[in-house]
Amino acid sequence: MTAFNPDDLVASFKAAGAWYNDAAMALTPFPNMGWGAVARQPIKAHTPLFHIPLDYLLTPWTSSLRTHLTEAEWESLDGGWARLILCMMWEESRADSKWGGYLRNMPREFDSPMFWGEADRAELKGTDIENRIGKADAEADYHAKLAPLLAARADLFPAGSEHFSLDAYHVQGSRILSRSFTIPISRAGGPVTEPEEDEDGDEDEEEEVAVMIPMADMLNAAFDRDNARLFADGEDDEEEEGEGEKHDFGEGFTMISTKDIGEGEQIYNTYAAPPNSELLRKYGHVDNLSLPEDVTALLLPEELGSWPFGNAGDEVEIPGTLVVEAAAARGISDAEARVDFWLDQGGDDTFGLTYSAEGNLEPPLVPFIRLLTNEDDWAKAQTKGKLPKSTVDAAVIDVLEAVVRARAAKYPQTIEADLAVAGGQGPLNARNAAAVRLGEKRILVSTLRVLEREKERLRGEEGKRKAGGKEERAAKRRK
Ligand SMILES: C[S@@+](CC[C@H](N)C(=O)[O-])C[C@H]1O[C@@H](n2cnc3c(N)ncnc32)[C@H](O)[C@@H]1O
Repeated sequence: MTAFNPDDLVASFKAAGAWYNDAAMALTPFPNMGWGAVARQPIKAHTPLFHIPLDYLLTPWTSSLRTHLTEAEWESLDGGWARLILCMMWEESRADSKWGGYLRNMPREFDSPMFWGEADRAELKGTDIENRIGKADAEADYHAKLAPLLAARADLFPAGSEHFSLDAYHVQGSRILSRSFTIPISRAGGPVTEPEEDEDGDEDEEEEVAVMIPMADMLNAAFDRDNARLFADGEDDEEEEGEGEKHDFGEGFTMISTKDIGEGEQIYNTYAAPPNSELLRKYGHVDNLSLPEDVTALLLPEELGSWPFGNAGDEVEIPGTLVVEAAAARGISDAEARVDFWLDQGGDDTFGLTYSAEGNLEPPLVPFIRLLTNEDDWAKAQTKGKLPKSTVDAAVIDVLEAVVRARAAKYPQTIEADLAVAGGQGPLNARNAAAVRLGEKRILVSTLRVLEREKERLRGEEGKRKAGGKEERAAKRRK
């Protein structure tokens, strides 16, 4: 296995006709992040850092593999990532590939749960990723889609070659998971189709596909730290106008600073701020940053412990089935019809809770619970086709409380235990799993407290209403 060689990567990048701003940036290792990009000098916002021409994106339509396959063989790979994976395998197997320098500098090992042993994976019990690791699905895809083609075309894919093994499939898949970009299919060299109109006359958005973009995938990311972003040429001209730095790159993608960056600072892209569960699943790392005050304000000292770190963008998912179960336990009728109505209206079947004092008591969760629990709302839904408003009442609180408690009961460990592991010095996988559990549980316990406050508020309002009623009756008696 060859080690990552930044000079080789940059040289092959330039040799492929891409542009790289040597004066502004360099590739360098960062503690616990692998390699990343650093500012070699102060960089103004809107400065182009590198540009990749369209023909250097690695996609099923730029790779030469397609020209060697029959139409039927090509079509047999349609759907999911099988096509892109095979193209990456193919390009990596060829000594003369345009992407040789790019692919030989890609990681082969990953910290994502896909590569964890049983014992480590058990640490994810109860979390949102417990059943989402996808290793079995990937294997099934390999056997169903790739294996027949590999066997039929031994002229292209030599039998027994390490490049086309199941292990190689997992490696390429994980590279896509942690490093790909999603772009419109026509920009990837794929078919240009006329946008179709749906029933409402809205134009369908163009299909988007995952592609590999050399160099753009060398940037790390962390919650709220992004200071650069990848722009399609012409996407945002204003952003591209660096001071005195006008470049006519032609068609492709340009990484551009979005903020002023100090010399020696890391240049971060954004991965769209996913919660730690998704970060771990896709990228093999979690964000353990100082939690901001609006988050720590929601937590008790024992939930922060001596480790007030985490991901402010964390989330915990509530499956719709859990909500229906809690509502059903309170004796609702027509549960199935209510859920069908919700789904027909485009409602989600899972609901995300976040760090938020009020945000978790808003749509879509509250209207969904009202649809299940409130007879007037259900009648209105049936007669007028209307979804309920987002008004919190005692039934909503009651169901939500049961749901949050049921969700929290899925983890075997306590918050105290998670704090000790996440903030400890133990093995990386165990620490990462504990950080995911901790973030999710912190959101759940803080949601329970928000519900307590809501109960108080409703009790107060009820008290006032009763007191108002008494006074009114007394006044009437006096008349
Ligand atoms: C798009 S690549 C970035 C380049 C990568 N660091 C490398 O050495 O090739 C994404 C990977 O970088 C690492 N990474 C990115 N941001 C990170 C962060 N905030 N903390 C830890 N690792 C990070 C993770 O391993 C992730 O899978």
